[in-house]
Amino acid sequence: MMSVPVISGSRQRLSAVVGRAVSPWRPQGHIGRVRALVGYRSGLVGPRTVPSPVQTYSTAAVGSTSHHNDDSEAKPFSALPGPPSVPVLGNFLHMWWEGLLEKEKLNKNHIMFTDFFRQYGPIFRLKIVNVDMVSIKDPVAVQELFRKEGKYPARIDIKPWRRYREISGKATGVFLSNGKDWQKNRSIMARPMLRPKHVSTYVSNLDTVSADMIKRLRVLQARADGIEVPNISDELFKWALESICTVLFNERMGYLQDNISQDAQDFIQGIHTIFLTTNTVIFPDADVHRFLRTKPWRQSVEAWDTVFRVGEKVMVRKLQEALEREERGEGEDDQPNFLAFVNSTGRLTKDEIYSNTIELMGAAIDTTSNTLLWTLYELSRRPELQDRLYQEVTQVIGQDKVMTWDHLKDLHLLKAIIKETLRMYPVVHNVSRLLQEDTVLMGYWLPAKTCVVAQVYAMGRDPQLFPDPDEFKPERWLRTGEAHDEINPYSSLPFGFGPRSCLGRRVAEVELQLLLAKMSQQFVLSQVEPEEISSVAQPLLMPETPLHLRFVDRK
Ligand code: HEM
Repeated sequence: MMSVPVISGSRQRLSAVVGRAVSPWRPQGHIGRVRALVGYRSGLVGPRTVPSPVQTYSTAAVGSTSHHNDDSEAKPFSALPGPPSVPVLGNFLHMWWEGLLEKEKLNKNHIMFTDFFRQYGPIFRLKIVNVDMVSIKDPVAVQELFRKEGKYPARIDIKPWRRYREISGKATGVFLSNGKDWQKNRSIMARPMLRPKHVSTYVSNLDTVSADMIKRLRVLQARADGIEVPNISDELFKWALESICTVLFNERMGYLQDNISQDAQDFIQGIHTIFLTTNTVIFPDADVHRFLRTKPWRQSVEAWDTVFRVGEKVMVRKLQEALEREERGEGEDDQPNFLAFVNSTGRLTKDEIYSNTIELMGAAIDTTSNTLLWTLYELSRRPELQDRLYQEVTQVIGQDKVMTWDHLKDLHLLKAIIKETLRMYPVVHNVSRLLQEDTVLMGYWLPAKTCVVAQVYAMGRDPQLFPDPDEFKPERWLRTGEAHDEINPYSSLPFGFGPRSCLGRRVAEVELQLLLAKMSQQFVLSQVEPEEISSVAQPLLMPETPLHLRFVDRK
């Protein structure tokens, strides 16, 4: 059992009265109500401050384009630049003629959007039948977009995922819901996912997962040629799944063992299939695929069925165990445990709990594992940087066997390396918002409900925003970085921004930091064959070809 820190003065007093620590995993009864009355809204706000402590930036937008402040001068929506267009079909014919709708091109749409910015400027419209969006890459415009996102910020819908919920009668969780439903989900889940006091309680469990991952890497390496770890991508995927399950259920699922259960294999395959089919079933419309019962649609539905079946099975068991504990009068489980927390709020039905938790699992795995994969790729090409990272980690952690929240605070270079990875390879390569009202953006009138997309990948690779954008330079995020590296905080938003930003950001950061620190202590990485690896967006940004890494012992 893990001890849980007492998180406030009033809670300390309360603990003294009841004779034990009050878990931050429990809704705090009157404390919660008082906070609600005084307008305590941390749950909704999320990581408002974009930069981490290691970041330095100026408030002046580097390379920002000029803006029309006078709305009367604004041009109409129809004047927005973009590829050649016809009524109803929009840019469809042009895109089709140019071969831009072929699967290979769509899988590289992050590059396509970057090219479009070069052709059409920092704002353009793309309409392909019913997919209609305005793309921007100017940090000042991005800031404006978030400033106007309203009380219930909404992203572009992922229609196939929503349709699945509708036809299977499942609830929509925080990722897919909108308006008041979203607000309810978010306000309940933000506390256990985003508040540092809560997230810090995961560190010990996550540290154990990362230590086991190192052991697993050694076993796999020994079993192969003693140097390369085969299928590193799959192994990181299992690590990310094991990590998030530890956070959600406080249970080790055993995904880092050799013989993982059939359910676990099915779940992993299910998540892969959902992502791999998404690009296909979105276009031209999810309902067309559904009506025609196309193969990708059937695969996607089957995958969601599997993910819900396996996920619900775990949750039913965990909730049953909690009930039995309660019936035996064993009192509260003070372990950090997302599921127990949301259940004890009593504000979500079982179906809502299942959907929300499964959405967290789905959102946590490919994102975190691919980010680490990109980090290892960049590090494997830079032995000198690996040495500097090793020095930092050794200095901060010393002989300590177990890493703590306090250690993480001092790993500045390590955090800068992760930030730089996310600048160059933002796994979620764009962030969208639906306008709540008619808005003037970059000198154009955009009607309410327009989908505006901040193209995060294109911004990260823009030389006006980041000098030498294709160079991996973590120093640009350090306070000691050169003056010309000053960065506008809206130029790199890999976790989105504001109340609707990534709910798992802090958990993801802790997971990445722990494993990367441990890896750098143990191994020197290099590519088996030095080669450039390009990216595909399926729909997350992942390496196009497998990464083959040598793991050479430091000691
Ligand atoms: C490196 C890892 C990750 C990256 C880069 C990432 C990125 C993002 C981005 C860009 C968004 C959209 C934000 C916006 O619209 O402003 C998002 C949303 C979300 N992410 Fe993550 N994510 C990561 C890991 C995770 C993890 C580990 C979890 C779960 C524990 C998670 C759960 C979510 C959820 C639930 C949302 C929807 C939030 C809402 O709509 O209110 N993510 N993520």
